[in-house]
Amino acid sequence: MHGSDSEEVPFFKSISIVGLGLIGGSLAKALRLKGYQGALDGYDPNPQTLEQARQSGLFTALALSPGGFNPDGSAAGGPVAQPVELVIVAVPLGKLREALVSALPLIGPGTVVMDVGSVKGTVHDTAVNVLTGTGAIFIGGHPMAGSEKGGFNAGSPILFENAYFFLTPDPHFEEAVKGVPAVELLKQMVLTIGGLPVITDPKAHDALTARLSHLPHLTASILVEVFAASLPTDQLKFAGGGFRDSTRIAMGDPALWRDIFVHNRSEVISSIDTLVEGLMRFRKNLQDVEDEAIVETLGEAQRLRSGLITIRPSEEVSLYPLRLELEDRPGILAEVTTLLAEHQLDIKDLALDHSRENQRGAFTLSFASNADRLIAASLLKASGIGIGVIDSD
Ligand SMILES: NC(=O)c1ccc[n+]([C@@H]2O[C@H](COP(=O)([O-])OP(=O)(O)OC[C@H]3O[C@@H](n4cnc5c(N)ncnc54)[C@H](O)[C@@H]3O)[C@@H](O)[C@H]2O)c1
Ligand SMILES: O=C(O)C(=O)C[C@]1(C(=O)O)C=C[C@@H](O)C=C1
Repeated sequence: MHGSDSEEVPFFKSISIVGLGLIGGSLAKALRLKGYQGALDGYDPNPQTLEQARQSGLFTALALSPGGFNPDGSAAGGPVAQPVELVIVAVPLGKLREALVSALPLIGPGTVVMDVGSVKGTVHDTAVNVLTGTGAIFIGGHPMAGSEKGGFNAGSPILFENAYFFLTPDPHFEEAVKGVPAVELLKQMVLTIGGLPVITDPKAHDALTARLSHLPHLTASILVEVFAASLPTDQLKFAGGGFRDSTRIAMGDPALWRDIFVHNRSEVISSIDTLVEGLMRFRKNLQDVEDEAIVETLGEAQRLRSGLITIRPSEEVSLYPLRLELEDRPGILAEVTTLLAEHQLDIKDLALDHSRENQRGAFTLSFASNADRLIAASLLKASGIGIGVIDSD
């Protein structure tokens, strides 16, 4: 977790964000936290959202749309917007076309335009359709970070820290702004807000996210449905970590997620087919008392999923995890973080493992170096805070 820094960020001098919900708002907060001091205009048709954005004090100008309206809806007496260096469109996928069209006053030759949508193929089709001939350079964007909550106030300046951030350049558009590849400018912006840029193409992106994000969301929703189909829903309260972990994302906005599914229709359908095959195979093994086959399926998933804990997010940011058992009492986490802060140890990531019933690994703290991890382990052992430090060699 990085603190704020006050240096001027060099990549773009004027940025407009169209759509000030969770992702648009978080981008504004992250840019300012990391020292971006240039013009930052925000646009959103929702007056309450605009008011929240105004109260944040982050923006140099705010309006319902770039087309010439004041935040109170009155006509501003002429176009508010001038072309800027970067336009970020952060709206639900079903609103992308109208948002891009409304952003045209912000776009001139050399303006870099990036969206943040969870699907990329259809977004590129729309961008080519709306932006060809404007002189804009469109590059798709998608942070692999978010929340089940929406809206400006749900956003966070550290949402993108250590999160992969896909960038998908498009051959239909120019590559460079004043000789600098536009994708390099965006990479620098992503790095500045703490993210890990990954350049890919829209098709590969959509195949990946169908399986890493869209299918998991769907299964979370169906898991809730399975419960409600057989048992009274007031018994949901008995859910432990397993059900809560696997279904949190089912609390996401249904309209936003409908858009994601329909925009990635063929990849989601193909991943559902694989899921159904897997479920039917498991069902058959259970019915035929093929207990070894069941262990094989669970064992292979255990092996692959456990590997995810130690996979390094990137060459630039390697994470070194330290698992801790902590007593369940108020303030214990504060004691841990205070001790580490006193020794200038930066916790890069913190995860609750929900495995208290096994008496191991209630929390995982991750550090940027193995040296930090080892110092943290010995400090925590010596302090006697909590129950135990695991995997500390
Ligand atoms: N929520 C996540 O976890 C997450 C993560 C990564 C990417 N995304 C993607 O980011 C995009 C935005 O999602 P979000 O979670 O920020 O949603 P959100 O509902 O929090 O915010 C969307 C905002 O867009 C505004 N909007 C709607 N139509 C508009 C228009 N025509 N012009 C300008 N603004 C308009 C809404 O008023 C709202 O404030 C989506 O495409 C989503 O797929 C979401
Ligand atoms: O963590 C969450 O709540 C999310 O839903 C984030 C999440 C995901 O990981 O699936 C959801 C959609 C986005 O496109 C990217 C990230």
